[in-house]
Amino acid sequence: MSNEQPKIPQATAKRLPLYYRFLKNLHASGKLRVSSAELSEAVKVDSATIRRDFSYFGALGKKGYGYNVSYLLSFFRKTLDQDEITEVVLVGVGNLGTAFLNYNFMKNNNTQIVMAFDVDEAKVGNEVGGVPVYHLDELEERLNERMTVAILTVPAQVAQPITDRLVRKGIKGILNFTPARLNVPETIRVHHIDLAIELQSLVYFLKNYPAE
Ligand SMILES: NC(=O)c1ccc[n+]([C@@H]2O[C@H](COP(=O)([O-])OP(=O)(O)OC[C@H]3O[C@@H](n4cnc5c(N)ncnc54)[C@H](O)[C@@H]3O)[C@@H](O)[C@H]2O)c1
Repeated sequence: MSNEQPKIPQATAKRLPLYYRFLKNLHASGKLRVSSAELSEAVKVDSATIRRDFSYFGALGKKGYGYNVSYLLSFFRKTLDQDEITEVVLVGVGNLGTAFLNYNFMKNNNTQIVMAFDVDEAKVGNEVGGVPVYHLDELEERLNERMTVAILTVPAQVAQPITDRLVRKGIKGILNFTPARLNVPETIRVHHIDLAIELQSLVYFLKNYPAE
């Protein structure tokens, strides 16, 4: 199905879930059309960027008329594979991992953490946020081909060996919250989320580009 979709730039693709969430709410409230200015205000992306993004989706808004909400929604649903649930595994049920397990990702899109792994015997065998926690020793036997994404919330020093095992079992994407820089084959995608860097960059922007 995704083969039929036009290729869109990565920066645009990253904004899709944002647009999708907002349009879903609009649709639920019965709204049929939305202008780029309204969207801009809601998702905090400038309207020129929104118009350019939407032109990749084949959605051409008309002046004073706006975009068709249900057309955009069905496009996003297809593009984001909303009809298929992506099964996600989480490794490391500590402070951060526990928070993610308790957070219901299903609210926003069809990704679901289906199982978690840890080495702490006090955690293994329990459920957190309705998700079973297994021992890391069981990783290979528990993973199956439906699970393509992993969230890493382990101490940095064990991140690489765990990554190697995940990749060997067919994981294609890793959301890495550890400070470790991971080595992976070219075919594997790693998104590294470093909260310290995000915070630093926010402070930098506040200092250098203060709001008028
Ligand atoms: N807590 C935060 O706010 C925060 C913010 C940014 C980044 N991080 C990073 O996220 C990671 C997790 O942070 P945290 O605060 O949740 O730590 P934590 O110590 O609370 O949790 C780590 C968990 O990983 C488990 N673990 C240890 N070795 C393991 C292994 N080999 N296999 C599976 N599980 C293993 C531990 O038993 C523990 O449950 C760290 O790398 C940390 O630097 C944390």
